[in-house]
Formats: sequence, C-alpha cells, structure tokens
Amino acid sequence: MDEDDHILPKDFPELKNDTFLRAARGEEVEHVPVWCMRQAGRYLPEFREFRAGKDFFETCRSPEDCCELTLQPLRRFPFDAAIIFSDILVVPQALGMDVQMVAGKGPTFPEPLKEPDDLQRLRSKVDVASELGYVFRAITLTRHKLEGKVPLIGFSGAPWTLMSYMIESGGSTTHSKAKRWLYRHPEASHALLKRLTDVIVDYLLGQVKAGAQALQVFESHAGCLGPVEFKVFALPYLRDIARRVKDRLKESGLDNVPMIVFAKDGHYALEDLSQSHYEVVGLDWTIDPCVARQRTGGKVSLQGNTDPCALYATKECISEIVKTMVEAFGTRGYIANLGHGLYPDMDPESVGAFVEAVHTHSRRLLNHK
Ligand SMILES: Cc1c2[nH]c(c1CCC(=O)O)Cc1[nH]c(c(CCC(=O)O)c1C)Cc1[nH]c(c(CCC(=O)O)c1C)Cc1[nH]c(c(C)c1CCC(=O)O)C2
Repeated sequence: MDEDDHILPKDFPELKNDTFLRAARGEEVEHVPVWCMRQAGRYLPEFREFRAGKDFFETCRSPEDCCELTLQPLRRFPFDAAIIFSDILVVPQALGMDVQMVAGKGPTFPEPLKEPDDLQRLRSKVDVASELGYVFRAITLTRHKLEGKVPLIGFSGAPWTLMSYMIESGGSTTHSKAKRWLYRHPEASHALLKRLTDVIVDYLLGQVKAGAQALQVFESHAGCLGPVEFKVFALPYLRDIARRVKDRLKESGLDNVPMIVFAKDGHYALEDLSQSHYEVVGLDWTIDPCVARQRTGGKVSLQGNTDPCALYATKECISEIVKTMVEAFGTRGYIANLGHGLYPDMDPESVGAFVEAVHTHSRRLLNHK
C-alpha cells in the first residue's frame, strides 16, 4: 500500500493565502483573487505528457494522479485557488451508468437513458463513500500537498446538466433529447433530477469533509433552457443543493464553505441565482459586469468573466481587457476568472499574463482608494 493511502482529512497545513475565500465572502482583499476554469488542462505541456496514453476516468480514479494534475498549474502561475482535477460525469457513473471519454469526441454514454423506464437501470441507493471515495481521497491528499498555498475548490455538475448528459449521451447543440423529457415526461424528469440532487448533496458534503474549502456547482447547460424551464427544472434543485449542503455542514459541526453557482448562458436567471443560497455567482462572458452587479444587487460576490478567446490576444491587449473588467466589477466581492474553461490550444504564457494583469490592476485600484 502506498503511504498516501493513510493520509487523513485532518492536520492540514495552515492556509497562507485566503484571498479567494475572503472575496467569496465579500470581505476586504489586498488584490483581486484569480483562478481559471480548466486550469488543469491540455494547454499545459506537462499535463499532456502526464495524461498521455492513460484513460481519462482511470486518471480520475487515481488520487495521486488527480493531485499531481491539480498542482501542475500552481507551479507555473500565482493562482489564488486550486480546483481538484476530476470531472462532473463521475456522478452518473456512481449512479451505475457507463461513461467513456472518447478522444476527439468527448464524453460518451454507450447506453444513455431513452425513456422513463430506463430510470430503473440506475442504482436506487448510492453510497458516495464507496462509489466516489476516490475523489475524497484525491481532495485529502491534495490539501496536504498544497501546503496551504491556496484554498482547494471541490465541485459537482448540477442536476439538469448531468441529466442532459445522461439522456443525450454526449455533447449536443439542441439538447432536444433531454428537453423532450422535460416537456413529455415532466414527472420522470423531476424524479431523475431529485435523485441526482440527493447524490450531489452527499457528494459535496463528502468533499468538504475530505478537505474542500469551497464548492462550485456547474450548470453548464443552462443556456439551452429558457427562463420558465429553468425555474421549474434547474433552479429548485440548485437551491436545494446549497441549502441542504449548508444545513448538513452545520449539523456536522463543520464550518460553512463558500459555494459558487456557475450557470453558463443562464443570465436570464441572474436575479434568482443571486438569491439561491450561493455566496458567489459565476458569469460567462456574454454579460456586462456592471449589468451583472446591478441585477444581483450586491447580494452576492461575482466570478468571471473574460471571454476565454481574449487569451489569443497579445499580452498588452490581455492587460487592457483585464483592466476594464476589474474596474467594472470593482475590487470587492469579486473573483476574476474566465467566462468558461481554457482551451487546449491556448498559450500558457497568455494565462500567466491574465493572472498577472488581475493582480497588478487590482492592487493599483486598491492602493488608490
Ligand atoms: C461539462 C463539463 C464536463 N466536465 C466539467 C464540466 C463543467 C465545466 C464546463 O462547462 O466545461 C468539469 C471539469 N472537467 C475537468 C475539471 C477539472 C478541474 C479544472 O477545471 O481544472 C472540471 C472542473 C477536467 C477535464 N475534463 C475533461 C478534460 C479534457 C480531457 C483530457 O484531459 O483528456 C479535462 C481536463 C474531459 C471532459 N469532461 C467534460 C467534457 C465536455 C469534456 C471534453 C472536453 C474536451 O474534450 O475538450 C464534461
């Protein structure tokens, strides 16, 4: 047995940089914290080298590999947070579904859910400790190996986004198979969303117990719903997750952790999202920062929202874009990030320029107050 198998979720090294956590809670900071979605990814040559020839979910099931991939971007850039290397699709796997990562195609479900009867194929009770214990072990190991440098973020996919993958089998532009369920089988849809919610609550709680210091919930497929469907099939479950995770943390005598909801292309729901028990609302790049501030009324911290493609610009341009963004969001209650994940063809130097620009411009603004 590897010595890491004995690593326990206690006696973690003291946190040295809590800027991200303070910004999430709307407290004062010395600079605006920054991290990037998909910061552990294929744009890094060391990531490509490490992952070469290995199955994606095999990697996800190895705590040592997840730890190494989580730490890689932090060795290069002064990010203010780490996000555990894993994937949102480990939850459908825990429910008993087969998911493959196909090179050049992305995630694929060989036997997707087709009709409500297919729900019987799902495990009726999911013991997250045994099905997803490998993620908890990855988090605990990474918390130790991070040496308190920055906080570690855990995450999950949101119920609607996971449901759409389980029905579509993979990526889709219309999501029409999954949306068909919403209109044709609303009861079965709610049954599935409820089951996903129950697993996600246990899963997120387990991540905090294992050492996650913040949680992000990815509603990546909010954009294919409209405001009415979102209110019925997404928002109630997102709310339920935040409320139940917070209640359960309290019951367990654990400290609250900041929770981030990222509903991509879901700004039609911004007001609702800002009142759904999450401390932070993540934004994609299609919304103006000032409008987002207005519509969320200072109730929550905001995270985002540089267009990932802005990283194809020159260093000087990136700096200007970041300056405008930080000035618009303001330095309080703000976490800089991209509006979605980094792409594999991006230049690591541009990521470095982005991080540096956030720190430099925000420090300048804060020093002039
Ligand atoms: C929808 C979604 C997925 N996974 C995730 C989402 C939500 C965020 C979003 O909206 O993008 C979340 C995710 N996936 C991954 C992370 C790790 C942490 C990080 O952000 O650095 C996170 C937070 C690793 C990953 N997950 C995946 C990769 C790339 C594949 C590889 O490493 O071999 C990584 C680094 C694979 C994956 N996983 C998924 C897709 C669509 C793909 C294929 C993407 C592609 O091929 O470009 C599902």
